[in-house]
Amino acid sequence: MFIKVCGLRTEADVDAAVEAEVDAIGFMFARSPRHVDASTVIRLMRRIPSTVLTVGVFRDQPLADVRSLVNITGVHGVQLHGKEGRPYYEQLSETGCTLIRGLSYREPLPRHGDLGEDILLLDAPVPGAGVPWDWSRRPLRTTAGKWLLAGGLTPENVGDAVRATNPWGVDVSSGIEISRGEKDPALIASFAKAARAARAAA
Ligand SMILES: O=C(O)c1ccccc1N[C@@H]1O[C@H](COP(=O)(O)O)[C@@H](O)[C@H]1O
Repeated sequence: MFIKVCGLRTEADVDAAVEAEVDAIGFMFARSPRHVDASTVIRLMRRIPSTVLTVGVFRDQPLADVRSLVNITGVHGVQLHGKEGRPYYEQLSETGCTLIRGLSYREPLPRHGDLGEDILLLDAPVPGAGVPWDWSRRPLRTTAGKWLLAGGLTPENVGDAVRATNPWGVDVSSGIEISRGEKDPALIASFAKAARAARAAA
């Protein structure tokens, strides 16, 4: 079970995520209450082992800005949530970054890799709002390959979500916060534990 936690902004957030042995940590470069600047990310990156995928999250931002933030901060991955097309993905793939394509769940689903992404992220209609979409509907047409379930996941519901959809991995932001934009180390730990327990029981 690949576990990504997103929107981290402080040393305490990052230390909790590393301690919980998550697989990926996301930093918000898109407009968001969780937005961080490059110098904060450079500082936080020093605390993250190289085995953890670090990801910059963007939405409809100029390609040059994305490249520049990747180079300055050293993140290994880029998550895109806007209307970026194939040429945008192709040019970003030259950076060697892992590319994550975020989109609201819809049917028919685009095929994994349609734009050159490495990982698909199936999200709620409003990314980062903490509102679950109806992933419990059956049959849920999921996709082959690497895909992350996101959208309103919490330590309480991630088990049901994993059992219902059998994702390759999960991604969370709001569900590990005590207030908008403020992460809680205990919630980070309990989310990772609950996600792993659900996969182990499957
Ligand atoms: O978090 C945000 O504000 C955000 C803004 C723009 C694009 C994506 C954003 N967040 C992503 O949304 C999903 C799920 O979030 P949540 O758990 O429902 O709060 C996650 O991938 C975030 O990276």
